Amino acid sequence: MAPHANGTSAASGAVGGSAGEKTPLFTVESPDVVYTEDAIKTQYAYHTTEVTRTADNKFVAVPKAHAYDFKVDRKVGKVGMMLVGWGGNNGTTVTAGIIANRRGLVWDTREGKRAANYYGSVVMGSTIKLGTDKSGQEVNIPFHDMLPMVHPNDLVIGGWDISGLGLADSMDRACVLEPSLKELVRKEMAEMKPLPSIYYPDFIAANQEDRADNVIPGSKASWEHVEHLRKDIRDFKEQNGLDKVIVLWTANTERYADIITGVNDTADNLINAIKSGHEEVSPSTVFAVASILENAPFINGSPQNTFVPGAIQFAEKYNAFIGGDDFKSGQTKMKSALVDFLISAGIKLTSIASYNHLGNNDGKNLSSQKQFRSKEISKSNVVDDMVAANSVLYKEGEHPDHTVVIKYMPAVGDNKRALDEYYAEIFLGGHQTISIFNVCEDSLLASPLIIDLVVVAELMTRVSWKTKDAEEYKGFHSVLSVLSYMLKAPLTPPGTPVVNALAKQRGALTNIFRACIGLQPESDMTLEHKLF
Ligand SMILES: NC(=O)c1ccc[n+]([C@@H]2O[C@H](COP(=O)([O-])OP(=O)(O)OC[C@H]3O[C@@H](n4cnc5c(N)ncnc54)[C@H](O)[C@@H]3O)[C@@H](O)[C@H]2O)c1
Ligand SMILES: O=P([O-])([O-])O[C@@H]1[C@@H](O)[C@H](O)[C@@H](O)[C@H](O)[C@@H]1O
Repeated sequence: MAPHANGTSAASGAVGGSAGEKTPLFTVESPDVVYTEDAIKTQYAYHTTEVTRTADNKFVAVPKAHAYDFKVDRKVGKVGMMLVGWGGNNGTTVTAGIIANRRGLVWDTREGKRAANYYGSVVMGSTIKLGTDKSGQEVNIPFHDMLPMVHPNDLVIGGWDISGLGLADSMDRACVLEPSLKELVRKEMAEMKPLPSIYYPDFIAANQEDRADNVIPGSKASWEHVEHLRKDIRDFKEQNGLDKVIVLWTANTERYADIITGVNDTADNLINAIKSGHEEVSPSTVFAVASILENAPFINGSPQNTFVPGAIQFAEKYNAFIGGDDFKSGQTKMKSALVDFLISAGIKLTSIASYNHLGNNDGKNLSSQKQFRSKEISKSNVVDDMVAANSVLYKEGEHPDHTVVIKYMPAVGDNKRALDEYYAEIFLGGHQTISIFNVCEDSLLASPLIIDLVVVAELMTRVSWKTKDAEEYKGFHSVLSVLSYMLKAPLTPPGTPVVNALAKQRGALTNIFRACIGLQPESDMTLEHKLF
């Protein structure tokens, strides 16, 4: 690990191991799939059903097939992860977690020994059904083996924070990890120090000011800030011999930026607004612009509207990847699954009361109304698509009552208490009341999502597609809606629908991965077990 001297360029990282591709766990034998040393190329038939409404309000459904060629570059290369807010609870926890896994650490706790793992990461902790064997048994493989992906142990980690505290002291400040584990990673963590960052006080709670001792001069957007952050990314990449860098915002929740015509409504206006120091341009949007210009995918793990229309247009202009918003870690993940179950079971959900209190710095920042409002929006919109899809239960525009409450209670620290009540109408005037008390160790739930977001975003930089008659392959749309499963308020390409149903989000992720190796979506029909 290259030690990091104060004030020099990019923070040293937990340098990972080799970035070479491991031998694939499986191969697909098909005339439509070709493996070369550099790539996996597939010819894929994407089947949809086109529905039109007739004059008498009936529907006509027409099966359609679309031919796509997919290509996955097999060489992962050496990948860097730069976290904005590196010194925070999530930043320190994910860093310590990767070090612990890389070294295979085991530590003592009151309940006995615990070993490093990646539980809570869909990529590292879950499996995908590949198919069935000749006896009809399902064959499930580790998600991470589906396509060539960077291993989190190999990620080189760095980042920025307005707090200059080193990662070891920040880890102590976070109060998330067991002392026995902290001692095992302390030496490596102590070598890491966040780079100075941009700090525009109006965008986060005033109660954060006492942390801001590691800031780049200037309290509002400027092009110098963009160029400073661009240089940080380039330096980090060069000093660590990286092939690519993924930048992820896990800094404090910002207030929403007003969308102002002539300021942030188009790419050109946004760039001009930054150059003119417009006070409505947030630090997270400045980070997004700098990352786009460095062709570093930028992911927003917080709920604010970082991606104002001008930022999305700017990403499209440069064919750069962006994704967001707001890690979906505990209460909302549960909500998106439970609401999906209730409504798709024909149970009429009529009210959702979501309360939680927590005592970490995130909760402290959210105790300020403007920052809470950003979170309230991302936590409230998660049911919209599921409600809108069921016209049997809900009339046009009808939806369940839904309230979100967050309180800051320092005593409970990172161990958020979430209390939810789901109230529904059932058969013949009956009611069902579901009450959930959910203690989430928030940073231990969110940190694996950081890994998922970075690993999938990196993979998407190596996936391209074309239609049969096209000459060139190209990347997916700049807005990586494939990341939705990990996010509360999924950002989607302008004009496309937002899907929040958790099962649909996971299905999209796994079936796009299947398409990249020429396999049809997993339908779970198991006709082979029904038609005989
Ligand atoms: N379960 C979870 O922890 C969870 C779930 C969903 C979303 N989030 C979001 O993730 C973010 C981080 O959560 P956390 O618990 O790690 O919070 P935290 O307050 O512990 O960490 C945030 C860090 O960002 C730093 N920071 C603030 N402004 C900055 C800037 N302009 N540049 C660089 N650093 C800056 C702060 O100094 C702090 O160290 C929050 O926005 C939170 O809402 C967290
Ligand atoms: O992901 P989730 O558990 O639904 O939502 C969480 C909120 O309940 C919590 O108050 C907030 O501090 C976290 O950042 C996170 O957003």
